[in-house]
Amino acid sequence: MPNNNSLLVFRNEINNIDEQIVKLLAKRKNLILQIAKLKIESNKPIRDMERERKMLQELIILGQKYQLTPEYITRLFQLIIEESVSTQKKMLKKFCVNNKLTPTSFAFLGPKGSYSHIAASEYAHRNLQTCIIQECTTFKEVILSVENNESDYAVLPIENTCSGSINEVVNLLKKTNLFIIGEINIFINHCLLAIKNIPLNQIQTVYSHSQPFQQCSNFIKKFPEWNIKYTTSTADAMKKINQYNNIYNAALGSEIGSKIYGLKILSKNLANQEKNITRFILLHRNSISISSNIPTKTTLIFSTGQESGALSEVLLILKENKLIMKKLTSQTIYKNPWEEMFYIDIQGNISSELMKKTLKKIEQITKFTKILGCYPIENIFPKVP
Ligand SMILES: O=C(O)C(=O)C[C@]1(C(=O)O)C=C[C@@H](O)C=C1
Repeated sequence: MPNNNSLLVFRNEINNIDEQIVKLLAKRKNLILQIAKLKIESNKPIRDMERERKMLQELIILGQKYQLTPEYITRLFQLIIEESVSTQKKMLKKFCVNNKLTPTSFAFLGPKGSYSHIAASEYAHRNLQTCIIQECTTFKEVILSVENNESDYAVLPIENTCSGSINEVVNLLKKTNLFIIGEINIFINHCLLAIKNIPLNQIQTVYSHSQPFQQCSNFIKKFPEWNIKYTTSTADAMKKINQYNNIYNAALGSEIGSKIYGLKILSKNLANQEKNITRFILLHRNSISISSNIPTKTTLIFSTGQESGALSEVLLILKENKLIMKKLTSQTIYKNPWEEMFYIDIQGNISSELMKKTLKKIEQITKFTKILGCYPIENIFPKVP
């Protein structure tokens, strides 16, 4: 039986420590409110995953010096950060209600300055929404962010006029339970950026996402001596150039990105085609219904066996019903070479009797059909800068 006196002494000391912890947490919360105010004024995202990662890493190392396990420290600070994010979200919501703004968070392939970021900002601007940005490192993470209710919209590139369909995104659409609710076309003006203005023949390594290298292949071919390094996005490439601080490095990126990352433009308009446009789709957890007087398109994916003519039967159904196909792309299914998957945009409203009848017929003759959404056709084409 412990000595009652010493137990009381220890408990009193614990009470004092717990009181200090509560006061420190209250102090931390006040700082979080200041940070939230700064972020609202500068339209910065609430979550900074890099900051959280580094902070937890340092706290785990510190905890280990005092024999506190990484699991304990992680659980404790994840709870503290969760509360901090929730506090900031509440403050943002209140700000938006008071200012009659609709707070809308967009998840995209980051970091900021990527073309996906530009697409999200432009879409939010056109729809009078305050754009809260959630930078992701993969397309899959973009989708999960919305599926897990961390963001409202997923912004994903679906095709480019130079490099065609972005198959990785098309593949993800087959599995997600999100719906396409909108689209936006962004003029892609790829630039070659570096930390200093140097002649192109002095550049040694160029960083970017695989898409810009495909879209600017004619330009890249002029410099066979360049080392090519792939990154998760154009903004990731610009961020790396900025961090590496090596004058012989360059990135394929955007003019907006050069301002964000303080880079010089060595060359611009580098795409093989003059009008290099990427179409982005916006996905949400719920589908939308559009009035019949707005031009819409309905997107679906379907897979057929490799029976000859399987696809042409589908196209015949569209023809018979006088429906216009706006896009068709196909790809073999991974580990399933005898089956093909098709992504198709049909001009028309899913709620029309004609579309319902047509989709029913397509479902009857295909192995798998999934309707991805019905949404307004974007009739605003990007202004050439
Ligand atoms: O430092 C910030 O930007 C914060 O918002 C604070 C905080 C935190 O609680 O430490 C919360 C959310 C962020 O993702 C990162 C850190």
